[in-house]
Amino acid sequence: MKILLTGSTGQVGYELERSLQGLGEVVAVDRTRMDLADLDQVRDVIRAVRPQLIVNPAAYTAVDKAESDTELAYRINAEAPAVMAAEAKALGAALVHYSTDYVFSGHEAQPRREDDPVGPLNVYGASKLEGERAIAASGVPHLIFRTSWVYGMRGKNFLLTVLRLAKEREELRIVDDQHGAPTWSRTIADTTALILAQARAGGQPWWDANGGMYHLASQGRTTWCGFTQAILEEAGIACRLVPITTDQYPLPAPRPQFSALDTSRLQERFVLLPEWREALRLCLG
Ligand SMILES: NC(=O)C1=CN([C@@H]2O[C@H](COP(=O)(O)OP(=O)(O)OC[C@H]3O[C@@H](n4cnc5c(N)ncnc54)[C@H](OP(=O)(O)O)[C@@H]3O)[C@@H](O)[C@H]2O)C=CC1
Ligand SMILES: Cc1cn([C@H]2C[C@H](O)[C@@H](COP(=O)(O)OP(=O)(O)O[C@H]3O[C@@H](C)C(=O)[C@@H](O)[C@H]3O)O2)c(=O)[nH]c1=O
Repeated sequence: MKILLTGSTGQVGYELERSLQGLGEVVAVDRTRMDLADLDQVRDVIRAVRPQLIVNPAAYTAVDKAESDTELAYRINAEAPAVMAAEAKALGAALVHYSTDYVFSGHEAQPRREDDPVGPLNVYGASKLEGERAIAASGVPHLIFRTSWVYGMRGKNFLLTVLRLAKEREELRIVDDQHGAPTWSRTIADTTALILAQARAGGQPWWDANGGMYHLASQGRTTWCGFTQAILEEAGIACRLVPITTDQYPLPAPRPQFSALDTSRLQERFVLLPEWREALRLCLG
């Protein structure tokens, strides 16, 4: 199988480049080869590569910047996936795409299921939602994995931010009233590869009556402050930690207060993912 992988410099893309190797020939493209802001280039590269599967972890992920850089966020997170879906459909290929817990408003304190009502609070979440909808409407065979609070040992993420700040500061002040599930980039990539391998071995289509959408996140939940405490403990770093409220840490983009994802659909059909704390231990180990 020939796989076109986007965003190979990102947290998830980097891991996917390794995890997908067993599935076929992986053609990994970064921004210099395929700029998602250039929709003609997206089309041209897909037509030149002629993949049987497109895996698209590339995205505009700067949540605060997206509030003022709206047009570019929508081009990359909504329009480019729509082009990928149309091109994949024309080639008879399938599309694997990633989305976010930030499509939810976070007003309900219950883990969200795939078909629960959405209501993004910020531009990033709204642009990702539009990308999901464009893919679903295109009729291309697809899988969309919504994940949350992605971290790993490379790229820009909360884990690395905390490790850096803990060295620079005497105390960390971290919001303790936003709830979600930190998810290791490697878990996402390995689970994607496992699901694709299972689907191929079983001869099943990758999408079904549920519409190809799965929540793919660690089990359990915490707050950003709880995540920070776990990072400090697992890394053996002593640093004072002060829980604060969202109001005490104003940012351009509002975040959902409760965005833990219910992963039972993934669990019933494919696999049970590890607890977030266990995955963090493995990542830092
Ligand atoms: N990070 C998170 O906390 C979460 C992420 N997600 C979703 O998971 C997926 C993977 O995210 P993650 O790996 O963390 O993201 P990263 O921010 O780590 O990586 C984003 C990738 O997209 C690429 N990219 C951005 N703009 C363009 C562009 N114009 N053209 C081509 N490539 C571009 C980046 O390239 P470059 O290195 O050149 O900038 C990078 O490779 C995304 O769909 C994201 O929305 C979902 C929930 C949480
Ligand atoms: C650095 C820092 C952050 N915070 C807060 C701000 C924010 O509410 C929370 C998370 O911070 P960040 O801005 O790093 O995380 P954020 O960019 O909101 O992370 C999100 O990224 C996108 C791409 C997603 O899809 C989401 O799932 C989620 O992972 O922590 C503090 O309270 N103190 C601090 O010192």
